Amino acid sequence: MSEVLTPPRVAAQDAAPIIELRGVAKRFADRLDVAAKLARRLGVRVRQDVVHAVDGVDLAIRRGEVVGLVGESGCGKSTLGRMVAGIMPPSDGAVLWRGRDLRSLSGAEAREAKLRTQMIFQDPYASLNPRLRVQDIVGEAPRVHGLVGRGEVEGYVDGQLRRAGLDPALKRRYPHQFSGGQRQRIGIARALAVQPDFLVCDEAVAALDVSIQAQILNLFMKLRRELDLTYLFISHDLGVVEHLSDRVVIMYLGRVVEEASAEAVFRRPNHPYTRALLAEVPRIEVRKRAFAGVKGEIPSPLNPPGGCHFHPRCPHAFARCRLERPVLREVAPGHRSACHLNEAT
Ligand SMILES: Nc1ncnc2c1ncn2[C@@H]1O[C@H](COP(=O)(O)OP(=O)(O)OP(=O)(O)O)[C@@H](O)[C@H]1O
Repeated sequence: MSEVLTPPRVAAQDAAPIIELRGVAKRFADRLDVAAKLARRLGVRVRQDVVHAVDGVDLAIRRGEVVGLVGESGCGKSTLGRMVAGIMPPSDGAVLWRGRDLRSLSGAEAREAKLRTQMIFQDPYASLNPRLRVQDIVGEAPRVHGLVGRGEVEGYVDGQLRRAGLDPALKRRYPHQFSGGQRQRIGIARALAVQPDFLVCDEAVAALDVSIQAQILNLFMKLRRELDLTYLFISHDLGVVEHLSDRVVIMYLGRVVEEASAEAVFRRPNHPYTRALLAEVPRIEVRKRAFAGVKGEIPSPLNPPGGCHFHPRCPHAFARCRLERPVLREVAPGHRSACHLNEAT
């Protein structure tokens, strides 16, 4: 990846949380395969297991912060992101938007919360209506929500496209006429058009070529400076969040296992899982020698291991790890880790 411009770190510690999760959990009934669906339709009782996608997460994101959320595929990152964005309700716990429980907001307040928080997805093509021209994709929501008058939409859309690095002369084209990187810029322009202050980016660069990834990451950081945005940046790749995050949160099988400033996570990782993930960041040669990569497959969230979920893959696991869930504890100021090793010494 070519150079990603590192943003100036914002002193976000004192700012009020823009969003807060308190003891948030999400359970799903497991998806049925075709045979099970058919059997159910024929009146046969089909056992449906429960997926523990997110399991008791506390997280506060402060105004102006960029928080990187990292973990392997299936660990619950997207589900957490959707709950943060208010588009999926938790099974347990509460999501607070500017200090207020999302469930307690009036209709108008809930609409405002939804507009202020926008999600950017991995596959911009799937999230762009192929039958609409770019000008309508970007202009529709601000017009519907009364953010811009009918006569001003065109100039407004031009401004959003320019801000996202696209030539407004292309606005009459359809999504399929653009490259992957340009389509992601259209998705970003569409999100910006409703004037959000918080972006949840879910694997927003994962589908792009490496050189394009850096351009889009730089765009996110430029927008951060220009618009004072707050970000939750979800990625399976620690290397992607390294340059842009103030704080990094590591998730494993539905739980947060470590949370600290980006600097602390990269220089002084505490949790064995974080260390194993760091070993897989190709550019970090020294760490590659210091820690072994993560071994084996992530267990199924249908039947997560007891105690510390990571214990079957952890080279340091001892008896207590199999029995007791470790809680997140401060191991240094602002640095929390959920590992029994921190108490064993
Ligand atoms: N609507 C759903 N119904 C049933 N199970 C679901 C649903 N959504 C997610 N899951 C399951 O919840 C778990 C967490 O999924 P999630 O997509 O949040 O993980 P992730 O870390 O974002 O992974 P990926 O990067 O692969 O999307 C997975 O086992 C997934 O199969």
